Amino acid sequence: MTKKTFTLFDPALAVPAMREAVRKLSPAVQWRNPVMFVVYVGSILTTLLAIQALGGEGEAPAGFIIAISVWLWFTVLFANFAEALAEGRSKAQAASLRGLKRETWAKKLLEPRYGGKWQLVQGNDLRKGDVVVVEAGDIGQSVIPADGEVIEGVASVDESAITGESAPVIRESGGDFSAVTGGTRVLSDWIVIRVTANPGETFVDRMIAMVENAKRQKTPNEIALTILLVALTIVFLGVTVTLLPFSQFSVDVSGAGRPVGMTVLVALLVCLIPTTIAGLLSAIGVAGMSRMMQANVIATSGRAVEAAGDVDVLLMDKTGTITLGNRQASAFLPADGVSESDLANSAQLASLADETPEGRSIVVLAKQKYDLRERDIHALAAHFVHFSAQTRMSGVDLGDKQIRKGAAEAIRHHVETLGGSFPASVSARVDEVARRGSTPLVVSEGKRVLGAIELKDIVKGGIKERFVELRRMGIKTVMVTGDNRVTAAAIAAEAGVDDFLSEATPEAKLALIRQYQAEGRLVAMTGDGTNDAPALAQADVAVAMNTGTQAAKEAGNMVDLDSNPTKLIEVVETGKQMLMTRGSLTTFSIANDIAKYFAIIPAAFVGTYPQLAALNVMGLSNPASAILSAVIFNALIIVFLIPLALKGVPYRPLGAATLLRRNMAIYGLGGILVPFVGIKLIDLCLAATGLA
Ligand SMILES: Nc1ncnc2c1ncn2[C@@H]1O[C@H](COP(=O)(O)OP(=O)(O)OP(=O)(O)O)[C@@H](O)[C@H]1O
Ligand SMILES: [K+]
Ligand SMILES: [Mg+2]
Repeated sequence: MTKKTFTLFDPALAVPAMREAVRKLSPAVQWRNPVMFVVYVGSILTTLLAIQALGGEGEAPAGFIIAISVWLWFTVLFANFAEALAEGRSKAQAASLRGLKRETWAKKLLEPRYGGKWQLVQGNDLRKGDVVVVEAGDIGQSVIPADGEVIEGVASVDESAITGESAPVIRESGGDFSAVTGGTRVLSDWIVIRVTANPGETFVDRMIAMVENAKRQKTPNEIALTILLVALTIVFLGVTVTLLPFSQFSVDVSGAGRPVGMTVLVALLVCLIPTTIAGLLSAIGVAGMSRMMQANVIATSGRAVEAAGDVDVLLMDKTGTITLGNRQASAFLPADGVSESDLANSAQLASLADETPEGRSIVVLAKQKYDLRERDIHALAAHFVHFSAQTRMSGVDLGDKQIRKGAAEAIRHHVETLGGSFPASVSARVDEVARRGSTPLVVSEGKRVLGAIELKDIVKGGIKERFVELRRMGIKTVMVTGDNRVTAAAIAAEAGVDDFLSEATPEAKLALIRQYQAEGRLVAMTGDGTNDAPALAQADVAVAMNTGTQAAKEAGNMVDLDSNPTKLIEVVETGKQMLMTRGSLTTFSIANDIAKYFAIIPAAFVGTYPQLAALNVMGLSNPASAILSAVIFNALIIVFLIPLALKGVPYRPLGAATLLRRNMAIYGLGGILVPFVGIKLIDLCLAATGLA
């Protein structure tokens, strides 16, 4: 993504947001935010009262009513502006994605293989299932015309348009690096791609639609908070409405003073209801999604961002997430009575059609060590058995010769079914390899076990520190792998995860997620393979790698454009920050009321009850100025808090309880004190300028 960064009130965004703020004055829009709707009705009411006052029979001086009315309209407009600005920022990000959607040409293959006849078609005419070839040096800068899966070949691809990362990446058939995104470019070699999305349904299209979806659905937490705010509003509405007959009654009884006016009551109500958080709530949510996007993560819903903040278990793959993921064959370890070259020969035969990086590395190692040539696959008349996470084996049938390679347990089961046995010498090799944290693969021919292959992998640098950070945040890390127990334990210890699950089938992953969820925990996971799709669909936060298969991307609720599995940590942090921002501003907003109460109650009722003058602790110049100052403060505080709502409160990896205490102290106390200062200052200004 060509990331354009905007300053907070960048005119390019602020000016359209102002226009949008006015457009949002329509009742249909206002109705969606019940608290602000009360302010909206109050604005209309005071406007009518002002017109009446100008006609000569006002319930209060016309200047006062007009001033209150104007500032109530500003309150509504400022809240609209905050929301429009947040939406504008994410739309600007979407617009930069749209840059990817230009006209492309495609070489559509009539037979789905390299070298087959092709026909030049427009990118837009491609349909799901079509097969195209993209070669370096093609017309149109070799832009890949659609989202798809590489089915043949290897190429280096420039994905900077999507990821902003300039280093090219390898995309190849088989394995975890087979997905390509429309709009990226082939730099060298060629690939044959099967198109996986119709025009208009591509990944980029969906991202744009998602980002532009201004009518963002409210998340469950937002709904819960809104209900609380509405309840508070109803309570204050009740209080305010009963004050009117009450003050009328005391005037009647005492025969002195005058009842409180309508304008003052509206002003009182607006100051008491939680307008600050109600006005900023949706901006906070939209900004959370924008911040995800800044981290190159596309969230498909606000709910996903919110869930990310609540996550307490993090499931991660071993291979590729905790380790570098390019497992390479490093040694052939034959069984007693088998020569190393025989083992290498069989291992290579079994791997000829294995397109996974593991498979290819076996072919390469055999070639390097024993000069075993790659054989012509077609001449062999072989039938290849592809790897699956279910069987954990792959191999080849040559006539009646069955060669297999796979996880030790899988091969043990396989040879025992055929009536063979698993030699102790191979068990010992397998254990040695596993204790080093490498992956052992065992090779068999028929019912005879030939030996083991060591696949080396390296734990990523810096990952241990990230796990420490997560633990401090109270999040449990669990490594999940299809590998054997010993390897898993070695890597788990080296990386410092809290727990691990070994020999995990896709079903086992799914069951583990369900088990944590049954305990009431929120689970996050990353994945890239088709195998991961069910687990991704089940997880509360599921980050699919952009390089992953289409199935994984469909199942997840976030996509990481950088395809960096450790990004999950940043995702959780961003989610937490969004929740903290919401919590802090809610605290601030409600604490605010206490100060406004002192400013406005004495002023509003001093006409009825002169004793209330004693409560004027702020020493405000006169009742009208006190009420107006409180209303002005109430409006301006929304604008002042926009930066915090959009950028999020500063975040530190601390436990939930510590964070809560800190925030209560800062935003609760701040919320009480700031209005005292603010209202006093506004009152002084009004007095100085003689406006009130
Ligand atoms: N190409 C292959 N051919 C045969 N066996 C394989 C192949 N690749 C992996 N295996 C074996 O199958 C096991 C399970 O593989 P799977 O891809 O499910 O998990 P993994 O790659 O070990 O771990 P992770 O879940 O972290 O990716 C591996 O540990 C290995 O023993
Ligand atoms: K308020
Ligand atoms: Mg794997």
